[in-house]
Amino acid sequence: MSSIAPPRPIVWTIAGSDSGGGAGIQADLLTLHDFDVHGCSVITANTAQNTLGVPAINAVSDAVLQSQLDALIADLKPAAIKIGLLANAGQVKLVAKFLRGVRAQGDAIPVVYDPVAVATSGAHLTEDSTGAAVLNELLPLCDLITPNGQELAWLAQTDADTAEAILAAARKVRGDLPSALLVTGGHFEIEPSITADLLCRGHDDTLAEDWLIGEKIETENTHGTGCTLSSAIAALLAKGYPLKDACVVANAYVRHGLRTGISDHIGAGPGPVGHCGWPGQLRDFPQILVKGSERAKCYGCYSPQQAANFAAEFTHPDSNRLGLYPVVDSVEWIEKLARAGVRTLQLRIKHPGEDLHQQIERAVAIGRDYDLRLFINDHWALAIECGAYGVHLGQEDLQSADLKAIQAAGLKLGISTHGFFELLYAHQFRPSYLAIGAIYATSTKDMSGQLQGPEKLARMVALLPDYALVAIGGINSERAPAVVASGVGSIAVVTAITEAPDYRQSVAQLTTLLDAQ
Ligand SMILES: Cc1ncc(COP(=O)(O)OP(=O)(O)O)c(N)n1
Ligand SMILES: Cc1nc(C(=O)O)sc1CCOP(=O)(O)O
Ligand SMILES: [Mg+2]
Repeated sequence: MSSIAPPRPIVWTIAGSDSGGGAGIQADLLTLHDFDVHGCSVITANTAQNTLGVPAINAVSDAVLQSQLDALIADLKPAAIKIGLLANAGQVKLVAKFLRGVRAQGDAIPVVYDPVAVATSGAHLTEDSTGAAVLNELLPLCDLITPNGQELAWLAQTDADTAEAILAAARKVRGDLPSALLVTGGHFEIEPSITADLLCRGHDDTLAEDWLIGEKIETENTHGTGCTLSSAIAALLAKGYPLKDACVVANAYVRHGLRTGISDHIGAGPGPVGHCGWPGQLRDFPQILVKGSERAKCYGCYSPQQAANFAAEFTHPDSNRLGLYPVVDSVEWIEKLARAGVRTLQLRIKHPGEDLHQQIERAVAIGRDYDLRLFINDHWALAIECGAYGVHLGQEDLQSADLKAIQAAGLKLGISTHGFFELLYAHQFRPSYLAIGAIYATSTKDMSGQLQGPEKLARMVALLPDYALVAIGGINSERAPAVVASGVGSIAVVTAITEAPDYRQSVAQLTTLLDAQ
């Protein structure tokens, strides 16, 4: 029986052609190809460019622009749209009207807008009247806007060259808009030899402003970085990545292209950024700034309250392969599973009674008797008091738990992550292990919108080869082979053990699968 591969998602790029082949439509299509989506193009301007400058813009007429949009929507519906150069206010209005029409059909297609107003070379690429049309008509329709520092200043009509000024300008541009904003940092320097992008999303209680930091890559070949970044984000959104994950993976893709892209010279000026496939090395991924770290002081987001609790570099477990890791809600289960030969266990009590302290104490005693790696979920203060082997915390707990106390007491720390962004954030704490979930849908907990699947798991495992990593969520004996194939050294399970007809058999099956790796 022949199997037919599912169709690749379609992504449109509405942008200018770069005759020099380094930016615009040309960079976009190379990027979309690298992320295995089908790229369609809507050309807004036929720019005459080389590596030295932009002699002409040559905007297409409204009729030419409209005809391309009409042809595509009739047959090649997009899963995401990237918008780059719009050469004049008329084009902005036309594209905005088109997007409103698509929205009116009920299609929620993510739109990423890279406001290409100022090229890396410093050349201005749009007419002066374009700014107002962008602000009033286009931005309200975008899911993400990706200006560089100069474009942010253009949109906000203010300076944007220090951390505080960039934060203020980003807040001004976003106002009440639903769009997220990713300010790219290639044109400003907050710390010497460091580049920093600012990702702002949500509002009020959900507002998140995160700096994505990386060492500056010394290269002249930076032409097309903004186009490449925004089309990589669009490709990842089309593949179903959450926005924050799409942003960090796209950031790594660009950094990878800058670092390894092109060493030979193309043209007499700055050459194009490279397009080098999926970024597979941690060094290319940004660090997510932790607001309790000393470094946050440079970026206008230092939190003394978080600094009081912040700690990094927790002790390593005795092995990076923690094996089968059942997560259970009673001391009875801890004892039964210890007797069945399990070495790594978690006590996860979600509805504690008055005997919580006693239960943790008993679990810890069993842990000592059986030489277990016993982690206590959530209740870190009791875990310290009772001398547990370790603590498991979720991302939200990292704001409030006293990590300094956990570290000082010598406890190991495991942290939950759901996607690339959280993985990179948790890595800043250098915990004893990182948990990656939810791999599959699970009846134990609502993990909708946070499913990773075995393919992403494999990419994450490849990124952190020297770490203790744990996969969790919906894993059972049937699914375990695909999980184990990722190379992950540990599988955490709830129902595959607690609801198994024969838990000992389940333990044996899962252990055999992990040991065969
Ligand atoms: C090994 C492992 N991974 C993830 C989790 C989930 O922890 P958390 O995010 O704190 O959520 P709750 O378990 O508290 O609901 C875990 N417990 N163990
Ligand atoms: C407790 C928990 N945390 C998850 C995460 O992804 O962080 S998934 C999960 C539930 C795991 O239960 P089961 O093995 O029955 O699917
Ligand atoms: Mg928890």
